[in-house]
Amino acid sequence: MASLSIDIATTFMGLAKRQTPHFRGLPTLWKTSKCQRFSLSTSSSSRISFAINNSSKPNRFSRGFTVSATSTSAPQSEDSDILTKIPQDNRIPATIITGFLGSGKTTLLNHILTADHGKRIAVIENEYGEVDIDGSLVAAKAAGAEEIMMLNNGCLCCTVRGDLVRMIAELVSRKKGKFDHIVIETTGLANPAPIIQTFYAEDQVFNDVKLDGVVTLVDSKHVGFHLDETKPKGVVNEAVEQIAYADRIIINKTDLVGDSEVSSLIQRIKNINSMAHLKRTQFGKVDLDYVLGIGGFDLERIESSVGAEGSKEDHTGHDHDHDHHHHHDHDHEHEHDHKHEHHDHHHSHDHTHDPGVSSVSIICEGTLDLEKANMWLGTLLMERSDDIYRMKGLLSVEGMDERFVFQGVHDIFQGSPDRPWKSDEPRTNKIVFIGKNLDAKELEEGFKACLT
Ligand SMILES: Nc1nc2c(ncn2[C@@H]2O[C@H](COP(=O)(O)OP(=O)(O)OP(=O)(O)O)[C@@H](O)[C@H]2O)c(=O)[nH]1
Repeated sequence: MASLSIDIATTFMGLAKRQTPHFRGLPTLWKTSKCQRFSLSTSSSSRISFAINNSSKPNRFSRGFTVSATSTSAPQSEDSDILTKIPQDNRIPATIITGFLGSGKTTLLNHILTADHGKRIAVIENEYGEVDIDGSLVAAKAAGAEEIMMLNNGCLCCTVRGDLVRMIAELVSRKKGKFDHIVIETTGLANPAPIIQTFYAEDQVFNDVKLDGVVTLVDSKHVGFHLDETKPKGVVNEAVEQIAYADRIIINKTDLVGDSEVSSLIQRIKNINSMAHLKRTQFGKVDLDYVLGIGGFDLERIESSVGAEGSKEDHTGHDHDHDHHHHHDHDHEHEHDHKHEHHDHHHSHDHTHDPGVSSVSIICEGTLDLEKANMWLGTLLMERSDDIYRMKGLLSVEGMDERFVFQGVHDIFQGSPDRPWKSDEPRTNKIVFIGKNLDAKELEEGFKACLT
C-alpha cells in the first residue's frame, strides 16, 4: 500500500508543482513496473496517468491509462527530469458497440454505416461461431464501410482478445489514412471490461487507436429479465456489466413496450450507471454524433458525464412526449440527498433491484488536500478495484488554479488539469463511482475527510 500511495501522491503532487519547470523524481511505479507511459509536463494541456501496482493480486491492467498519444520523451534514466511534451492525439478513434443478444447492435451498425456522415468507418464484427457475414451487413459494406473484419471464432472479451489486437494492428498498418473511425461490435454476451482494457494494455492498439466510447444497446422489452438474472458466484451478469461500462445507452425497441415501462427501465438503468447519456429509440435510429466522436474517455469532455443530476436523457430528435421520471418518483428505489449548509455537500445513493451494481455520486464544494486524497483514493482502489468498474471526477485541488479531471476503469486511472476555475465559479467537486456493492456513506465520508 505504501508504494501505491506514493505513486498516487507523486502524481498529484506533480500536478500541484508543475509550474516548476522541471519536476524531479520519478514515481516509484514508473521505475519498477512495466508502466511505460507515465508522463508529466509543465504544460497545462498535459496528461498525467498512472497504473496502480498491486502486487498482491493479478493486475488486470498492467500499465497506466492515458489518453495521450505515445510519449515523445526519450527513455528516462533514474535521475532524469520528467519533462515530456505530449503531442496532439491524432490516434484513430474507436467505438465499442455492445448490448445483450438481440438488442439491436447490428441494426445500429447498419444505421451508422448507411448514414450520410462522411466518415470512413472500419468495422470489426465479433460473432459467436463460424457464421457468415450477415446479409444486411454486406449491403452496408457496399454502402458505407471502408472495411469489415469478422472475428467469429470466440468472444472478444475472452478467447479472441489477441485476435482483436492483431486485427486492429493489421487494419492500421494496411489501411491507415483510409478510414477515420473504427467501430467494434461485440457479441451479445461480452463483458466490455476486458475489451476496454485492450485499448490501454496493448501497445499495438494504444499507439494508433484511442477508445472514443462504449455504446450500449438495450432491448426495452427483454432487458429487465436479463438484469434480474441471478448468476452463480463469480459469474458476471453481462446485461448489467454492459450498462455499467457504457458512455452512451440506447434504449432500443421502444415500439414493443409502453411509455411507463420505458420510464421504469430508464430509472433502473440510471441506478446502475448514472454517468451515461441515455436516448430512447427504435431500430437504433440515433444521431450519429450521439455515438461517434463522443469523447467518453476524453478527459476534457468528462464534465458532461459527472453532472449533478447524473445520467441525462437526451430527448433530441423525439417528437412525442415522455414522462420525465426523476429518482424520487419511482416506487422501488429511494435516494438520499443530503445538503449540508456549510459545505453544500450532497451524495446520492440509489438502491435498486440490482443488488450488485449501482452508482454513487458525490457532489461537494471545497478544496481537496492532495496528500489525503492520494491516500484515500489509493487505498480505495487498492482494496476495491475489482468492484469499482468506472469512476469519473472533476476535482478542486488545493493549490491548483485549474479543475482536475480524472477517470478510471478498475485499477487504472488517469487525470489531468482542465481549464482554470472561473473567479465566480463555486469550486464544486463531483465524483461518480459505478461498481459492485458500493457503500455511499463510506465513500462520502472518505471523500469528505480529504477536504481542507
Ligand atoms: N421491433 C423492433 N425490432 C427491432 C428494433 N431494433 C432491432 N430490431 C430487430 O431485432 C432483431 C435483432 O436485432 P440485431 O440488430 O440483429 O440485434 P443484435 O444485438 O445485433 O443481435 P445479436 O448479434 O444476436 O446479439 C432484428 O430482427 C432487428 O430487426 C426495434 O427498435 N424494434
